[in-house]
Amino acid sequence: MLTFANAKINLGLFLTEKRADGYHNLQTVFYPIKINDVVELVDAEETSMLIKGIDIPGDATDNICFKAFKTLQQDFNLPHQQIVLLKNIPVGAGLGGGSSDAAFLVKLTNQKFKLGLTDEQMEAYVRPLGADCAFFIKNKPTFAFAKGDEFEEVAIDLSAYYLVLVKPPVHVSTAEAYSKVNVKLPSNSLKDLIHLPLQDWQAHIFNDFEPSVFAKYPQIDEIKTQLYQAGAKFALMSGSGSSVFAIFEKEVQLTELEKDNLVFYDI
Ligand SMILES: C[C@@](CO)(OP(=O)(O)O)[C@H](O)COP(=O)(O)OP(=O)(O)OC[C@H]1O[C@@H](n2ccc(N)nc2=O)[C@H](O)[C@@H]1O
Ligand SMILES: Nc1ncnc2c1ncn2[C@@H]1O[C@H](COP(=O)(O)OP(=O)(O)O)[C@@H](O)[C@H]1O
Repeated sequence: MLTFANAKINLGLFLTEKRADGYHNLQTVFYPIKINDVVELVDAEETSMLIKGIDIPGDATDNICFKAFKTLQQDFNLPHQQIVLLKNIPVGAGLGGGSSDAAFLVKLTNQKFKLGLTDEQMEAYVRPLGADCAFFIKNKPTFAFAKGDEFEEVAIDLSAYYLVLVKPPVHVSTAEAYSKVNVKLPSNSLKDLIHLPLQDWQAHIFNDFEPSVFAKYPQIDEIKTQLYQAGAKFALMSGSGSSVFAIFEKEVQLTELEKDNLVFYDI
């Protein structure tokens, strides 16, 4: 049995406070996009993990998919399975690929073994694996706050637009990105600002990782500039980088950007 695990982008990301536990409080809107990994559960003699496609740093048993399955296997005494992951979502790109794989694997396990887990129970399983992991259970546009793990559904629909994602050959470490940011409490919540008309987003909706990440990797800033020059109504780095998404009113071809970057169209 298999499933498609999609990526997300962050429509804005405000870093609001540094917490006593070292983490940061934030405000963001997670938005699902059409770039997918494939996750499969195959009956097997031993429990194992096979990864195909894009290389993921670390051992297969470090994969958060594997960790998610092992927890469920223990709790529900599940039979051995081979987890096959076909990796297509760029890694370390601010697209939440690992978190999505783990969340979709939990949903797939629930379905295959008829565990009867509710969305809320599955969210509780995956929440410790990564702040954005629980978002992928319901997988609907979501305003996230606190550590990025508390959610409220938000009615945002960009399906009338043409979305593009550009991924430069740069890996940004999330931990390093957080260590260099400045925090500030916003005067208006992203939860309200996200309902502004699209033409006002550029003036009000930011990603607070951009200043420090752009200072280290000016080529990401350059991609954003080129996307606006190509007619984007809004462009922003996703998460802690390195990918940048853009919202266009009509279909585009970004031939120049394709030379040095991966470009995903109609995401
Ligand atoms: C930046 C965001 C925005 O959506 O996404 P990505 O760019 O990774 O997709 C998330 O906050 C990524 O959260 P999460 O996926 O939990 O980050 P992890 O890699 O687990 O955390 C790495 C490190 O980042 C710091 N960290 C993480 C989350 C947070 N709210 N505050 C933090 O300060 C901590 O030092 C943590 O040890
Ligand atoms: N299934 C997985 N897919 C991608 N990365 C994974 C996975 N499992 C564990 N990881 C680890 O998580 C790190 C961040 O991966 P990813 O989720 O792609 O990044 P981001 O947080 O930028 O969206 C990787 O460098 C990798 O070491």
